[in-house]
Amino acid sequence: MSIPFATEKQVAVAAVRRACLLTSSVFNKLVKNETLTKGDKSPVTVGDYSAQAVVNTILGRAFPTDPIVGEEDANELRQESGVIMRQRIVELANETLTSELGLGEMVEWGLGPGQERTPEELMDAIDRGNHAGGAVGRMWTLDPIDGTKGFLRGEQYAVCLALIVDAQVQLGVMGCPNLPVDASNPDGPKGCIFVAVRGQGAQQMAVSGANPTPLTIPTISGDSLNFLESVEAAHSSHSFNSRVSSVLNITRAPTRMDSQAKYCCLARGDGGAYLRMPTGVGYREKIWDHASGAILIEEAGGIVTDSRGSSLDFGLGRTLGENFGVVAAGKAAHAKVLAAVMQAKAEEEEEKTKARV
Ligand SMILES: Nc1ncnc2c1ncn2[C@@H]1O[C@H](COP(=O)(O)O)[C@@H](O)[C@H]1OP(=O)(O)O
Ligand SMILES: [Mg+2]
Repeated sequence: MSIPFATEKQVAVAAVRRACLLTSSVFNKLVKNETLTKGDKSPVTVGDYSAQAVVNTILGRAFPTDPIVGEEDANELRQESGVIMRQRIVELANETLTSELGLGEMVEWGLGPGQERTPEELMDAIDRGNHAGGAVGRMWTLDPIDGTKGFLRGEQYAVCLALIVDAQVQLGVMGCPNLPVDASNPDGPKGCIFVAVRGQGAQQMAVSGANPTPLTIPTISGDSLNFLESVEAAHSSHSFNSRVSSVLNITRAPTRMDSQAKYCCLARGDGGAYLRMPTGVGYREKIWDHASGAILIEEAGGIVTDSRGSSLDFGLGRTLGENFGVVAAGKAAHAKVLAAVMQAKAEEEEEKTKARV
């Protein structure tokens, strides 16, 4: 009997690995004209666009009928003002697609020497990420650089790809090129890929594919529990998390990190819980910001819900619909953390009401 999603896993790991090599090659080296500010004021770089072009090109070749929900689109690049960025993206994407990695990747996926794409093909590949999402059938979701702000600061970021079937995440692959392989040796080797397949467990490996290691969230209790949270207070309230820490008598400072690398760290026990409490009124979480992280935690033996305890619903389009915030932790800690979140919310509400009267 064949192993479910074996080909999808192989293709997704190959695509994320190439995107990791690409983004590492521009990491810390971006120059003027290689970054734009999008309509929602968030930054996007040649790294984000070219990584999406590469991953979507590979997926389009391997699974031509699968739709993709990707973060970026090529609208700005198709304008006259996008010419310089477009040229650089085409150069980076083609360098990556044609490189010979010696990893036994298939010519049938359109990779390796002589496989250059035209600028039009690459812009169309980026725009293949325009799918609206939904509850029925297969679709991929991609964040080519999650944590672009961390990427620009020279800190953490992740290439995040997941396969969703009938609203259930079945496969997640995350590449964290700047994450230490071993948290206890922060100055040691960096660059990890995390892979999870529904019912088949979670793994960490080197970007080369070497040293695959199964991951299980360790049981963390009492004093040793600490939080993983966003660097950007505008993405997730630091003050709310500190209130939750007080409820739980946590004295350890939170670990701040950009991107879904937080889920990766939680999966290998580098933190006790990931808490996300958006501050923006009406902000809706995007499916590409959580799909691969959520399956990694579940397959490593943890639980992921929103801040009200509801499961994340990946079948409502490009966003997580009515979900609000995220609480992710190991099985033993999740209920305790969620109860503390509820209590902290109630206290916050009470203080607001008192301040109004
Ligand atoms: N106002 C906001 N509230 C919550 N998350 C946000 C907000 N603005 C952007 N984000 C998302 O936060 C993600 C990074 O999170 P973190 O702070 O954990 O690194 C980004 O991918 C971004 O989503 P998007 O992918 O749509 O740009
Ligand atoms: Mg993102």
